[in-house]
Amino acid sequence: MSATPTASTPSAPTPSAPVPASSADLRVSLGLTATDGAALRSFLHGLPAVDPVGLEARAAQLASRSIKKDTKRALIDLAISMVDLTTLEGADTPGKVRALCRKGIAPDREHPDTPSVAAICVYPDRVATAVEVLKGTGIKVASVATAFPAGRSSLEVKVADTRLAVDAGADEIDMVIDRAAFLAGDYSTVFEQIAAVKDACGGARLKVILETGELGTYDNVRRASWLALLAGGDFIKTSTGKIAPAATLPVTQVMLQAVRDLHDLTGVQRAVKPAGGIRTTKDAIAYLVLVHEVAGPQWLDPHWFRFGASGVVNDLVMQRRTQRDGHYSGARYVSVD
Ligand SMILES: O=C[C@H](O)COP(=O)(O)O
Repeated sequence: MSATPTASTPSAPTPSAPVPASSADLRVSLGLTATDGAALRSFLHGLPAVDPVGLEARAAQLASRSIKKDTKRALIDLAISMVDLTTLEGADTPGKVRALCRKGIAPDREHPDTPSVAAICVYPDRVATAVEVLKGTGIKVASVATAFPAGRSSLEVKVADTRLAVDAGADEIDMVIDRAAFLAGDYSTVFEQIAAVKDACGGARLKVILETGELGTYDNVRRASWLALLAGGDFIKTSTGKIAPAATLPVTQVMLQAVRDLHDLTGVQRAVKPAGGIRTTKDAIAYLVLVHEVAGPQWLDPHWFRFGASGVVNDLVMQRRTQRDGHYSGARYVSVD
């Protein structure tokens, strides 16, 4: 990847500087020595504006790129290995979570060479069940927290919700930002909440859900991405999956540009997770092309890129069988439990 400033780069790169060890070091290396509202506003509103027409055209062009058969096979397996297989329903029983975990371990029981998913994503009170079933598999347990999906509660409740999930054994926490505060320009509140939740995570990785469908503009998606990265988010995630629009290619492109530029400027690598509405193999492959072209090949790894999805694994498994056996495998041949 080139370290040359791009349309989305906030300031000049410092390629010879050491890689920052902490979020505070990271901010200093970007010239952000204070995190009060005025300093954050100055940084975030100093980011270059997004060109919506160019952005959407580029995303559409990458999505229509043709893929060779062998490459498609490899991308299907990579996509399966990047899924955060999710259930986030009020009616989630321990039995449903156990079944989802078994599905995540062996997405196609007739083909044991099918990769496992990256993580199972559940509500905090279902973490213990997932931890029990996934023990020793290497599959991560992710939990939403912070009064998901609206995030309309006190910081104390959000931190307690995070601790509940971490204490039950969650490896990863998916928090929501306070979109009302963000849209009102109260960036310091959003920053402080992310930093407090990061602190409560301990060793768990933090995914910061921007809920891009509520942010209104691509410029806001860029600002929210940088705000989450500056506050210590390990991932930036598009959506809760509870409102439309959820993940889109152009929004994910803006977020990939942010992590790429952060990496070019500081050497720090952070991850991206589009979530919600990703249903088909065609969708998943379009995202992987985007990752390769916008962020770079080092993001084509489950540590650095995930899909948050409840259903895409079934289509990936069916397409995998089609690629392998040379004929279409209907849904009725693939176990969905
Ligand atoms: O984070 C994942 C989403 O909640 C799942 O959304 P989905 O059911 O549209 O795949």
